[in-house]
Amino acid sequence: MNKKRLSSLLLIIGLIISTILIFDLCFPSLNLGKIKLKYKIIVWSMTIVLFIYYIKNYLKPQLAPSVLNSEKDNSRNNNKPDTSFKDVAGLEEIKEELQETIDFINNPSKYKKMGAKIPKGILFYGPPGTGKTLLAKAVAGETCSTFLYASGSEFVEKYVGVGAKRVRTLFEKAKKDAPTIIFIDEIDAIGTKRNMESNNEKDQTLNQLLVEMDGFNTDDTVVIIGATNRLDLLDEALLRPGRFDRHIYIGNPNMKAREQILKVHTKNKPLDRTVNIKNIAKKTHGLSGADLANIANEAAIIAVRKNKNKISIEDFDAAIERVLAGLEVKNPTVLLKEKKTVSIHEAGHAVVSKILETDMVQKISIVPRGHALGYVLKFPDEDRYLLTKQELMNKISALLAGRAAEQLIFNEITTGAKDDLDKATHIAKEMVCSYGMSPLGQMSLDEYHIKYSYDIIRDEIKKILDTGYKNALEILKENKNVLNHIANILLEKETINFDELEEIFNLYKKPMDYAT
Ligand SMILES: Nc1ncnc2c1ncn2[C@@H]1O[C@H](COP(=O)(O)OP(=O)(O)OP(=O)(O)O)[C@@H](O)[C@H]1O
Ligand SMILES: [Zn+2]
Repeated sequence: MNKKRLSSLLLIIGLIISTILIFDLCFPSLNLGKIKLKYKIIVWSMTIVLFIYYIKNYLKPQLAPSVLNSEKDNSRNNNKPDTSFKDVAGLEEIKEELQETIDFINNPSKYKKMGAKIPKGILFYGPPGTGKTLLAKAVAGETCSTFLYASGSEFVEKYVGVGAKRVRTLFEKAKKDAPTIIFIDEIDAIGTKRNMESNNEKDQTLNQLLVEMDGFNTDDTVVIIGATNRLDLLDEALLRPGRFDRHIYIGNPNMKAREQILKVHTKNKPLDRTVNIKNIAKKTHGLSGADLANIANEAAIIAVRKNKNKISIEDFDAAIERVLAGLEVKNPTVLLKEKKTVSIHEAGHAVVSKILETDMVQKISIVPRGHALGYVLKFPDEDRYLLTKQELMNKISALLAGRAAEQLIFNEITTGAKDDLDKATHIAKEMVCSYGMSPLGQMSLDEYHIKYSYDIIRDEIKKILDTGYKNALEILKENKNVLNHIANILLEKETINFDELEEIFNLYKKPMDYAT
């Protein structure tokens, strides 16, 4: 029986006996047994003490993050996780880098002898869903450490002092159960630069975290792993030596890593012979580990829905589409006129992408998904790390081709290009301000420059976008037949896949040169 149950039982017994004794005192005629007053007082006092103990220990308001109150394990707060590096696919260099920390925790005396200090804080940063939590758990698993999960937002409270108290409690527990890995997800929720906004409660919480990190000595084998999507927002005090001084970037996986992640997540799933994991990895450029895990699971669900006993490549394709483009809208009420516009718009993207060879167009569709009325699924042929100025210009043309096609065919433009404009403008801005690819010269411009030279910068961005748009329009004019052909098939069939698209292009094949 655990302590809480035992105390509850004793308290209930105490309360029952005390009540009987009170009755005995008030109604002597009941003759409940002639118990001396001094014994009654002893029983009452003991019950009162037990009552206070119970309230203090078990009924106090929740003053600590969920992890500290949980008596039972659950998957996230699993105190001793059995996750190991084997469960983390790819990320080889990162695992290697963490090997040293693992060795520190497993053999502290080896390092202490040499006077080396255990690294206290490690910061994982990068886009969401890339395995930061998984990796932290694996470090705990590899070292048989206690894993304490807390999310930065759990410390943020209205009342001053509550967050700080939670931080204190978290570290107390960590020291008690050492060796411990404390994982603080979304650390930016408490760790943003203190001068950015004055928030007394948040400042106190952050200060407490700094105090705790400075406070524990190297005999406590406690390692804190923080995770954030925004390293740039963090207070410098948090990043100083002795605190979170190791920064590890965890980005989206490359093709090989995607293949490995897919393998991990399809390990226990029956796949039929049509499934080639390598090809799926090729088609999922830019997706995170969490997206890939999601695709593997979605594919299995789709196969079950179809009453199949194995998962096929079609199930994977449907899952990829669902994850990339959102849920298919059933019975959409799109007007025929709008459908025509969407067909021309999407066909425009496909034609220009194909001719400028920006990305491989896998599928075009005018079946609404999520917020989009239509979409073009495209993936780069391979992982790219360097892009030339020409390639960026081509990307802009492909993005603006939807609007250009509307202009060309209907002599009218619609609101459907909002997303495309956002993306194209972003690329053009980066070309001017970050990559030094405009007549302004080889320089990178920060927010300060942008604010004070806004007109000049905007002119350069506009010139790039105008050139890209003009190029798209020209390509579409010269290929108006293909554009109409694709749009008509889209109207009729709603989707066109890679092979069908290739066939249409082959019908109109001619040598071309469209350099801007
Ligand atoms: N490298 C990987 N190997 C295997 N699975 C992975 C990998 N990366 C991500 N995953 C899968 O994605 C899920 C989510 O990853 P995780 O929660 O660790 O991401 P995160 O970076 O902490 O995300 P967030 O920043 O949103 O908190 C994992 O539970 C796992 O299933
Ligand atoms: Zn578009």
